[in-house]
Amino acid sequence: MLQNEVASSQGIRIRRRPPSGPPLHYVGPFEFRLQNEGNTPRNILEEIVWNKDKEVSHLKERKPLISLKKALENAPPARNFIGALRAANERTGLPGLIAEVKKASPSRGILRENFDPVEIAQSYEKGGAACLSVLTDEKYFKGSFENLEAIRKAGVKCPLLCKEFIVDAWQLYYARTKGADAVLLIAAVLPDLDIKYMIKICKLLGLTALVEVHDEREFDRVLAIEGIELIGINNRNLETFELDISITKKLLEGERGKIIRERDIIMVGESGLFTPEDIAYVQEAGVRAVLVGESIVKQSDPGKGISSLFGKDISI
Ligand SMILES: O=P(O)(O)OC[C@@H](O)[C@@H](O)c1c[nH]c2ccccc12
Repeated sequence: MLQNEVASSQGIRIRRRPPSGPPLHYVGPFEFRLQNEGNTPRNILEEIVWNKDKEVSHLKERKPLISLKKALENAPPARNFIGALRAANERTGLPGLIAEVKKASPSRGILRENFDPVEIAQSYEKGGAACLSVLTDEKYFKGSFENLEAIRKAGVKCPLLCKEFIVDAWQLYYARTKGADAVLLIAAVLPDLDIKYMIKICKLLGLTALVEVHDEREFDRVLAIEGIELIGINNRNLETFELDISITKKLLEGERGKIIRERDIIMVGESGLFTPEDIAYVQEAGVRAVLVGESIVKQSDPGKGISSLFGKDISI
C-alpha cells in the first residue's frame, strides 16, 4: 500500500506529500496553479507537513544521519522530562507546567515582538515551570533550532521539548544533537507504524516522546501502542484552528480515563489555557500536566504570567 493509503486507512487525513508532484505546472509562458487536483494542501496542517517534508530532505543532504550520530557523542545528556512533570505535580498539587517559548503561530500571528528566547526561558524557570517547550519551526512559528540550542547552553535546568513537526526519524537525531530532552509526535500526521518506530528510536536516544491526539480515534490508536508514557490532548484542531478545552474532558471520560489511570500514563492538557479556572477544569478532567504558550508568553514578565495563570505562585 502507498504511504497515504496506509494513513487514510487509520483515519489520518493529512497526506505526507502532494500526491502528484509539485504544485506549479509550466505551460508555455504561463504558470498557473492547478486547484483541487490533489496538489493543493487541504488545510494548514497539511501545508506545514508538505513544507517540512521538503525542508527535511534538504537538511538531510547537508547533515546525513551518519554525521548526526557522530554529533550525538558531544550532545548534552538527556534529562528526565516525565520525572520533572511528576515531581512538579506532587510538589504543588497542580498540573506540572510545560511552558512554551513561542514567538508566533499561524492562528494567532505574532505573540511577542521583543522576543529573547533565553530570557523568556529563564523567566519561566524562575516562575516555576517544570519543563519548557521550544518551537523550532521557522516558517510558520518563527522558531528555530538555534533557540533550542541557546536555551540549553544558557544552563536552563528544565528539560526541553523540541516542538517540531516530525515526519522523519532523522529529525529525532537532529533534535537530540541540539539538546532536546523530548520531542512531539502528532498522531494526526503519523501512522501507527511510524509512531512505533519513532518511539523505539526515542528510547534508544534517551528522548521522551509526547504523543499528541485530538480526537477519540487518534487516542485509541495511541493507546494501542506499547511503551507510551506521555500523551497530550491538543484542544486546538490543527486543521481548522478551532479551540475547545472541553475536548480534554471528553477524551478522558469513561473507559479511556480508566486505562490511563491503570497504566499510570501522564496526560498533558494542551492549548487554550488562560485562567486558574481553565487549569482547574483540565486537572479535574484528569491531566497531570499542561502545555501553555500564548497566555504566558504575551506577559511582559512571562514568569509572573505563570502565577496569574495558576492563581498562585508555584515557584515555591
Ligand atoms: O499557545 P497555546 O494556546 O497555549 O498552546 C500551546 C501549545 O499547546 C501549542 O503551541 C501546540 C500544541 N500542539 C502543537 C503542535 C504544533 C504546533 C503548536 C502546538
